[in-house]
This record gives sequence, structure tokens and C-alpha cells, in this order.
Amino acid sequence: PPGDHRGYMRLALEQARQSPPKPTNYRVGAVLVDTATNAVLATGYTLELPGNTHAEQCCLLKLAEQHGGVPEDRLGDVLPPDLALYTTVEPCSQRLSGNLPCVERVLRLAGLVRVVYVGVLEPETFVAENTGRRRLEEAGIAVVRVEGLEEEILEVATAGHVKG
Ligand SMILES: Nc1nc(=O)c(N)c(NC[C@H](O)[C@H](O)[C@H](O)COP(=O)(O)O)[nH]1
Ligand SMILES: [Zn+2]
Repeated sequence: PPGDHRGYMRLALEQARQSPPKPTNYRVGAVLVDTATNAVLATGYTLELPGNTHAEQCCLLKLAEQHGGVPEDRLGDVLPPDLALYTTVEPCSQRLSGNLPCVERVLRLAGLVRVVYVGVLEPETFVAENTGRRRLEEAGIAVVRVEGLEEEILEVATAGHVKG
């Protein structure tokens, strides 16, 4: 595995490229890393799993499957304690579909997920203001920008959007 932040963000961007374009969401990629062993525990991209799934959500659902189908909200019982989540677009704090936002999913793992690395902040296309960063930080989860891939990330994220 890459081992450096930019390398992991590129890995997440590779995931995002696999997401089927849609006008009503972003194509996002996510990678969950065990920082104690530098191992990639799971990857995910928007719509990878059935249903209107988000990249971060797919990471967690796949991990739950790997741990004998433990419910996603019980993952905290089976994961190691030094996790970093890399996601090309910051975790959503609200979803127009009404599905559970990824910030809530990550907050369930507060104490295990130490830091969320984001490639870009969420644009204002669907949600005027993403309040996720503040809520993550209040729970002791650092939110850190990984610079340098913004253009590529946004191009991939919005590929399904009607231009103009
Ligand atoms: N971090 C993140 N990962 C994703 O995989 C994804 N698709 C979004 N997108 C955020 C955007 O705000 C929502 O996609 C819209 O609000 C529509 O909501 P749905 O996706 O239909 O639930 N954000
Ligand atoms: Zn989300």
C-alpha cells in the first residue's frame, strides 16, 4: 500500500473512477487504512454496493461483511483502534435522499477512526453547507485536507452532472 497521504488519496481516486455517473450525487472513492500496520482494510466507491450507497458507506459495509456480517453500527466492536479514512470528497452531513449521512456512520467509530483525510470539501451543488467537519472534530476525529488532487477529484466527482 502507498503509505503516504497522497498515495492513499490517489488510491481513493482510482476507486471513484469506477463509480457509475449520476446527476444527483458525486462519484467518490474511499479507503480505510489501519495506520498501525499500514494495511488497507477496505476500499469503496459510490454505488459500489446495491442501493443508493456512498463510498464511505461501502467501505464500512464491506468490512462488516468481512467480519461475519456484523451490523454496520457494531463495527466498532471488531475493528482495530488506529484507523484513517481517506475519502476524495468529505463525508456528507446531509443527503437529499434522506439516507443516513456518512458523518453519522463515521461518528459511530469515534475513538477508532482517528483522522479523516479529504481530497476536497463538498461543493454546494446538493447541500448548501456541509457541517460534517465540525461534528467530526467535536468527536475528536481530525479532518485533514490532502492537497494537490482537487481538479481530478472534482472532475471525476461531477462527471455525471449536466454541464452548463
Ligand atoms: N462524501 C460523499 N460520498 C459519496 O459517495 C457521495 N455520493 C457524496 N455525495 C454527497 C451529496 O450531497 C449526495 O449525494 C446528495 O445529497 C444526494 O443524496 P444521495 O447520494 O442520493 O443520498 N458524498
Ligand atoms: Zn455520504
